Amino acid sequence: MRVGTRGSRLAMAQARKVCGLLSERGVEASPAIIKTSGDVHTSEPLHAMKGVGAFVREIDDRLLAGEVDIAVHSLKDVPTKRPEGLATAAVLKRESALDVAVTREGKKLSELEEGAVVGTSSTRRAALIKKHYPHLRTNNIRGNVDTRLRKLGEGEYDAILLAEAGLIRLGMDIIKERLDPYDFVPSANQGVIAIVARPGTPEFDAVSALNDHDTWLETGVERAIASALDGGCVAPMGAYARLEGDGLDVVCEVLSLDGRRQARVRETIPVKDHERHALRLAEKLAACGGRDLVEEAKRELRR
Ligand SMILES: NCc1[nH]cc(CCC(=O)O)c1CC(=O)O
Repeated sequence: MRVGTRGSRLAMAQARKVCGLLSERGVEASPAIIKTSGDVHTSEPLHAMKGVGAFVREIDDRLLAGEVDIAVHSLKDVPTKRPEGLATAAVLKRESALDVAVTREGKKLSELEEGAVVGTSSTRRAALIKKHYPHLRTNNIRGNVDTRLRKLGEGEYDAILLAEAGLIRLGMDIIKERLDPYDFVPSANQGVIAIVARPGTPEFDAVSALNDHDTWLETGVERAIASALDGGCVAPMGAYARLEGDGLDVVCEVLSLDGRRQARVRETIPVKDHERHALRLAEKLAACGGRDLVEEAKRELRR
């Protein structure tokens, strides 16, 4: 199998992980690197780029053209609107949904001095910093995990925020502060590797065997909420679901860009009927101010 992937170290680690799992099942697989515009335009802030899916669309095209057999993505980068002819065949078990903060001297965010600069290109992470740590400043930072850690080391930033899952996959055992997911609500689908393929192909069926059902449920609920609010990857919005027995503990929120206002819903919903309940939570979030906050953020970011 030819496994389409971006060429970044994180993307390659994810693709190799999938290749390894496939070869355990007797399927030969190797990565095929595809360069995407998200990799080329590395100086623009994410929300200013050609919309959502900058990392994914070109890989979709190669998959649809049959140049690769499957593709591996971070599920949180996969837009909710998907092209005809492609579907997620499997998600791997989530290792961590959490955001972590890395500082130069191993300090916690609360220990950084007034005005210290936190690097992040995510409107969600920036708004959360402003909400929970108003003594800090935020500044845009782009680049892959290695680049961001290098910029931290060079003193351009006093802290950076990352998905813990990325550090785990890169095998980077560095000192970090794990941020509570009910304070720092993660992006929908954060920390999950997805395998995309063409339904009806033998490759789709073969990789379906790698699916983790619990993660499928959790990410399905998060994705339904994110999709209903339609924040794209620009609005400061988070959704996190955790399976506990026959229930799913779900938290979702939208913040204003300055972190001062929020709409938030937290509820445990039954696994049975989770699709209906996910939409209900999305409507509840929209009605308690979430809809307006998403529209406001989109308006302000367009300017
Ligand atoms: N937007 C970039 C991106 N997409 C997925 C991950 C990390 C791995 C994951 O969440 O699955 C990252 C980097 C980050 O957020 O620090």
